[in-house]
Amino acid sequence: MAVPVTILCGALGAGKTTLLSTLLERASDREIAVVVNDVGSVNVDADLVEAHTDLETGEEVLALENGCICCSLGGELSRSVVRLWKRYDFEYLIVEASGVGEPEPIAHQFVRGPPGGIYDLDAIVTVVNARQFHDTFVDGDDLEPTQQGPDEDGTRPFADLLLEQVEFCDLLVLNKCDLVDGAERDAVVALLETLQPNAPVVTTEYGDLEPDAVLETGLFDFSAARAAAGWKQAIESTAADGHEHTKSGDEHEGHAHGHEQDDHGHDHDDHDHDHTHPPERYGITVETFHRVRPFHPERFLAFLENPPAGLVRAKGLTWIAGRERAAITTSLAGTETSLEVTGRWIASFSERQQETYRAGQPDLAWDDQWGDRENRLALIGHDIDLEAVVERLEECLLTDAELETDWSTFENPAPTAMNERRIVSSRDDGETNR
Ligand SMILES: Nc1nc2c(ncn2[C@@H]2O[C@H](COP(=O)(O)OP(=O)(O)OP(=O)(O)O)[C@@H](O)[C@H]2O)c(=O)[nH]1
Repeated sequence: MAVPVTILCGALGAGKTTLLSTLLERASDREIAVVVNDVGSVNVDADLVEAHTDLETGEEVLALENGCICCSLGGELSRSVVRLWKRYDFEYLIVEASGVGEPEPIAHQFVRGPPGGIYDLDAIVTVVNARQFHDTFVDGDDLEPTQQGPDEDGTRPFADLLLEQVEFCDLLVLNKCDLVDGAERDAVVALLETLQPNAPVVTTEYGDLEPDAVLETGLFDFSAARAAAGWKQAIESTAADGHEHTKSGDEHEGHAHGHEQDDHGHDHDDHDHDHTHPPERYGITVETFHRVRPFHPERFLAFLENPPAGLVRAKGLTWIAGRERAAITTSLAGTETSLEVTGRWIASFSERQQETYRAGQPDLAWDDQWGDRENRLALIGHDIDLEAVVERLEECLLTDAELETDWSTFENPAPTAMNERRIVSSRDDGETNR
């Protein structure tokens, strides 16, 4: 029988080890193996876990000493958990990921990698520090330098990772609730539910949970987890509407940015679809921005350097003038944004290749002039008028006159090569909106 696995994710200091220790103590009748991976302080955590169990480091408590799980994926993590399974008899595995690990590649190992046959991923559990999450995303404060850890290559915005860990998980444990008041806690819960509508949220202090709240939940579903993020749901629902694809030049009269909403969160449009925005609670709102027109690189970058206060998340594919091949994923989290080339616009391939790709994606929206190039961003905000954000984004698009110019002459800091990433941080010069 496959051994169930729980992956514990969460920012540095969120309380993963505290929760793990409690679980091991309370489930002492069960043989639980643990893989701990904690950048910079592997032994501290491993020692802490050992103090609560009879296990020893190097045996069932396995510390990955060579850095981060995500760097060693396919390598150390896979080999370690397969070796563990061959050597020891245990009924459950918990992997404590480093605070800077991305959950998706770790999950991938247990689904498609060598451990896939012997383990059965039960759930990805993300532990959230209620105080830090509130201050960073509800209040919009910059993360303290001390709260930031290194990421795997030193270039990933920490806040982006923090949100990704929330967006790709099956269960959220909101810890450190003793450090927030009731209203703050409720606001964080509402924001978590918007960012990740599919994952239940459990609130706690010092990881004080019974094992059955976290283990053997049966919540994991890889494709559901991939599709579950709030920003993705917002984008997919507008893409599925079928009315979003305006011709270039039509945008300002048109209806390209998703839905108009009334005060009660109801859509005004009369299209037959099941897209509903989550109810506005605690000032949290969701909007989508969609235009078949490129951003002006300087204006768009200036927007990202000075994002509107209250814009918690903006994510989606962007088309930046001068980058006609590069489909760039823009991922804004609080005050930091990552721009990464994650694909190539099909319209930039030869006609024959275009036909092949389009035959494989019959639903792909296609503009006569620009093909699949477009800007499509989900916006999640707190106490902010997202319509005003949409207007600011409109101003970042090329004007009709600029459309006619040579786009290669623009000052253009956007990345070009596949997987190339550029980080944009909000200016710290007192002139920002934040
Ligand atoms: N006030 C408060 N402190 C907590 C809570 N949970 C954990 N802590 C403390 O927060 C600190 C970090 O907790 P850990 O469990 O080590 O956090 P972690 O997520 O494992 O941290 P890393 O291993 O650095 O990623 C410790 O000093 C804990 O005692 C809580 O609910 N409230």
